[in-house]
Amino acid sequence: MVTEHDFDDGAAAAADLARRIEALLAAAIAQRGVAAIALSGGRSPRPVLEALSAAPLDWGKVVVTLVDERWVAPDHADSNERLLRETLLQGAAAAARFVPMKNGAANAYAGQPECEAAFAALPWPLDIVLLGMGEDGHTASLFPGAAELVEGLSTDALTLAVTPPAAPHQRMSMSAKAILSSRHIFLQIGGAAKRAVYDRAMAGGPVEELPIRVALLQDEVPVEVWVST
Ligand SMILES: O=C(O)[C@H](O)[C@@H](O)[C@H](O)[C@H](O)COP(=O)(O)O
Repeated sequence: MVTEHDFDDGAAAAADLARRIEALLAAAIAQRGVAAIALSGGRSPRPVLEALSAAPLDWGKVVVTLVDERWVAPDHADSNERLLRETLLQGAAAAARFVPMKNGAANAYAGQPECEAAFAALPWPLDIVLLGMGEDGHTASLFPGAAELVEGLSTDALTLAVTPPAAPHQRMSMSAKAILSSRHIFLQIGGAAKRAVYDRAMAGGPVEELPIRVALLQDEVPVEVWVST
């Protein structure tokens, strides 16, 4: 159920991905009067978010949230919320309803119940979950070697707090169950190193080794992957 879109350059991949997201959001609005998307942070999605921001959608009917968030203030340089506010949620797209993962709790563990309640109130199923992937095979904040990985892969909750083994900041992450409760899973990866990890993930093996496998090696939700090398 994985469809791959291959591009030589990242800008062309990002433009194509933004067009695909726009089309699905427009179709969802037409079908059910609302569209919902969970987006990744990090570096890769920036050009996608900038392109999508200019899309002529009925933005007041779009609900936007995150796949994962670093537990930092929303104006911190590492905040995924900040990334979204600076890129996607500009101009007409500022009318979208943004549901943050970060709340006022002192740490991600204390903030998880409030985040869970906010996620439970989203219009499920989400139309799109846009994932990224790290070179260690993590996706969202499902990190290999994290104490919370098994929980993230098995919990019935939609969200969980995570301490990454080798990356800064506590995180809030969508669980595997939440990711697999969407209508479409999109994955964006760029560069030869990530391509190699992706190929290894697709070849099969334990999810705990490369957590991106939880999205790639399943038959419940169609997956599209934008690859640029
Ligand atoms: O907030 C985050 O860290 C992410 O959502 C994370 O899962 C990201 O998608 C990958 O780490 C890839 O990040 P890059 O695009 O920066 O390589």
